[in-house]
Amino acid sequence: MTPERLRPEVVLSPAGVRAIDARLERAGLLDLAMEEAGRAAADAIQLFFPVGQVLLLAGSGANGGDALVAARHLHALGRAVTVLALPSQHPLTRLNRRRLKAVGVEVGRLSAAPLHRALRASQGVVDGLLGTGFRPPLRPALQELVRLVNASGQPVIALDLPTGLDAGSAAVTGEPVQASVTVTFSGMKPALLYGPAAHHAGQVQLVDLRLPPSWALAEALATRPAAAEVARLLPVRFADAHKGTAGHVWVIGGHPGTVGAAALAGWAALRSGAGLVTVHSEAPVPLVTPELMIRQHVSLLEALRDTAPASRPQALCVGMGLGPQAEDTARLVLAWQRPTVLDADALQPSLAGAGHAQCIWTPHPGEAARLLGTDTTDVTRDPIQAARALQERLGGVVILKGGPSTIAAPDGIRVSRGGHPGMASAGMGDTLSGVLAALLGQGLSAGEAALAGTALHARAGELAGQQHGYGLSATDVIEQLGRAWQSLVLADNTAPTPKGRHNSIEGNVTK
Ligand SMILES: NC(=O)C1=CN([C@@H]2O[C@H](COP(=O)(O)OP(=O)(O)OC[C@H]3O[C@@H](n4cnc5c(N)ncnc54)[C@H](OP(=O)(O)O)[C@@H]3O)[C@@H](O)[C@H]2O)[C@@H](O)CC1
Ligand SMILES: Nc1ncnc2c1ncn2[C@@H]1O[C@H](COP(=O)(O)OP(=O)(O)O)[C@@H](O)[C@H]1O
Repeated sequence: MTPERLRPEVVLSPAGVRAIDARLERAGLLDLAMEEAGRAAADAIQLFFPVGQVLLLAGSGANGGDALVAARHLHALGRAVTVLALPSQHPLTRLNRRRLKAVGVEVGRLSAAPLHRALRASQGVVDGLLGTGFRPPLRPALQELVRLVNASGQPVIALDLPTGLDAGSAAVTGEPVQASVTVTFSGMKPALLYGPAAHHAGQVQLVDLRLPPSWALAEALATRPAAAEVARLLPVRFADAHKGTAGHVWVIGGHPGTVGAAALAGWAALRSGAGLVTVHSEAPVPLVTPELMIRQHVSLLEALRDTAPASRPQALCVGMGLGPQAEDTARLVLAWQRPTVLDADALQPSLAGAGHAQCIWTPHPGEAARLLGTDTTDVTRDPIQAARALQERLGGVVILKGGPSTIAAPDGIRVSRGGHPGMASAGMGDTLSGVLAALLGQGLSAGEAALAGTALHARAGELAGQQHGYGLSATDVIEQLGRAWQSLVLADNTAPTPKGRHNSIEGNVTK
């Protein structure tokens, strides 16, 4: 069994939640799961709304049942609650309504007028109107209630997900509830991970309903690695390491006007532990740091064609600012069958089929749309599906970049959260390419490098964001890569110490 610290967080679609509910029902456990969800919701309400009258809104399905259970627990804790509910045919929701009445809490009928009055008398609202059973668009009667809640300006805790969000989609239709906190059950939902839908969720707290972990894993659309899993992927270096054992990375990029892209990738590779980094370009690449080796060629393609197999590097990244010759260049180096990161201008639909298992393709949503022959909005509406489609088309591993990034590999989809909104600035993708190539050069597989590299890049962005806020530049992130590495490794403080790890961080610099 996977130890708790290595257990990934799952991402569930509405169909996945229904499948889990069906298993719970067959096992006679659905009532207990609703009780657990409502109790956890009450704990979160106590934490976020510690004082004042709480207004709980219960819809007609199981989401409403969760709110009724939460109301009972809050009442037992001595909190003043007002409960307004829609009529329900759901057996457990009806049962929990009877239980609530049995402990002395009245349940009012939910409509616009009583909601308006109750909102004036309360200090916080619990949204248990609709969860994963919602099918857009929101019907007008419920839309009116949602508008009243939003217009009240009261803080809202949403149960499972804000009413009006389609759990499986990042898109928004109509006006969903604007929550300040969402307590979600069993697993994350795409709508809580990806904007614009996620902008309505506020702070998200995931509650484990204490089901057998394999049930949620069997239904997972994607998983999010635990911090300890990422920590264990980062290379461990023995004290006698030297530059020849830390991998030689080639960066192939740069074109007049965009040479900085190649320089950033090279610098990021050095700061991610590459032993040697050479930048190959036809343009004069700035020597951003003297440790970088720069090779300027009259003809990049000819120079690469003449490279003997023995002098090819352990890993490459190709495409950053490379311009029109990116496609031919990428095709040529892909034939070398070396671990390769493809970015920016090398992300061409015509390269589908030219890749191999040790490739990492790193499109942002605009590049992903070009590769798939679709619109950017199709990609951002369902990034998990888009990443899967790209991986099937291109092979290897695909990182669909963003906040969060979605990693598609032949063995499944992973979601890499973290990072900082200040990372929405030029050169951040070039930096990621350098990080990934350095990890490939140190012996990680494409899947491992994608997972560890996106986490390292995101952590460095968080650290740099603490200093620079939204005015973050790619060089700020590169400078934090060393600290980020350390902080990720420390996240796995319970790991058995591999030989050499004890001094691998402090003594990480090759002599
Ligand atoms: N394993 C877990 O994670 C567990 C999850 N649990 C909880 O179960 C929740 C899912 O419950 P659910 O399936 O009963 O659906 P739910 O969200 O309450 O909505 C159903 C109602 O919505 C209505 N409706 C639909 N579309 C609409 C529209 N456009 N506009 C207006 N109304 C619309 C629809 O009406 P109908 O179409 O039937 O007329 C129906 O009455 C989940 O989110 C979590 O909170 C826990 O209790 C236990 C373990
Ligand atoms: N809001 C954000 N939160 C977290 N990471 C972000 C955010 N915005 C951008 N990033 C990260 O920054 C990088 C941007 O890549 P890209 O758009 O290719 O930049 P460029 O082409 O300028 O180098 C990606 O790795 C992405 O995940």
